[in-house]
Amino acid sequence: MRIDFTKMHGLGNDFIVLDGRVHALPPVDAAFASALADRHTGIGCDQLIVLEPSMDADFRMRIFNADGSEVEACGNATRAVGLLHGEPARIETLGGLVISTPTDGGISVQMGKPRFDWNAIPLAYAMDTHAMPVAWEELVNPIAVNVGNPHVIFFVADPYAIDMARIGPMIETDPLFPERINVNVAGITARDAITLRVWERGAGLTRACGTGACATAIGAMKRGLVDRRVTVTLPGGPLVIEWREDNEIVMTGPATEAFRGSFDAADFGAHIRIAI
Ligand SMILES: N[C@H](CCC[C@H](N)C(=O)O)C(=O)O
Repeated sequence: MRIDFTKMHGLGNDFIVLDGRVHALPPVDAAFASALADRHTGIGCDQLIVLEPSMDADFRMRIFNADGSEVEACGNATRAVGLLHGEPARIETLGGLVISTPTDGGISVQMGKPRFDWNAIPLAYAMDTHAMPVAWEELVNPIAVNVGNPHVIFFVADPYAIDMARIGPMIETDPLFPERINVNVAGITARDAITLRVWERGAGLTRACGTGACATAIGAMKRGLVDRRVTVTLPGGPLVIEWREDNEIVMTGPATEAFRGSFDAADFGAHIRIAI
């Protein structure tokens, strides 16, 4: 069974997009997703994105991290599928409804409202998520925000001085986070500027993380460190995040279609269920 795909990225955070709205797809499970995502034996991506018809929105977007875990939100991928869709789109995700709109600055996405309660992050037990009394080596006193998916944010002098490859997975898998966590280390460079690096849950260190930029911007605003519209610069480039008066988070930035191709589903262990 040949499957067409589109390879896309948002500031270097890259995706394989399968569009189940136009052709039949095999059932997508963690094994299939991680096999496709593998950069050595597969096609390679940070996340696999599967588009499906939706009863409640223009379409549904399913998000699988490189480790095969299916998750609630992916900001950069939302811009990418918004680019593919070509006009404003209401998109159903496990994290809720998001809305993408092509603009002259790229694609603007309304990502929903942030949540701060410990059991909405979620954490394993009650804690003040605004200033968490926890530390992992030099990373201390973080803030936690859920923007559809879970994030913990540490404000540091220099994000590029942190050994993310070593400390990222330690925090990602800490028992404090029952659904694991995306790990953000951020530096405030002005009232409207943040520098950010993200160790992503299920994907590792990526060139950019849209939801990380949203969560970090909201965390910095909650702490009074920046204004309600801020540019977050990741290794792959900048995103503009605004926290609107109606509590909606709006992210604006580029999305890029890299190339299109096809593969044989059997090559990646897709379990083709023969309709009986
Ligand atoms: N690793 C994230 C999903 C992808 C988020 C990131 N790629 C983005 O652009 O938001 C998670 O497990 O919640």
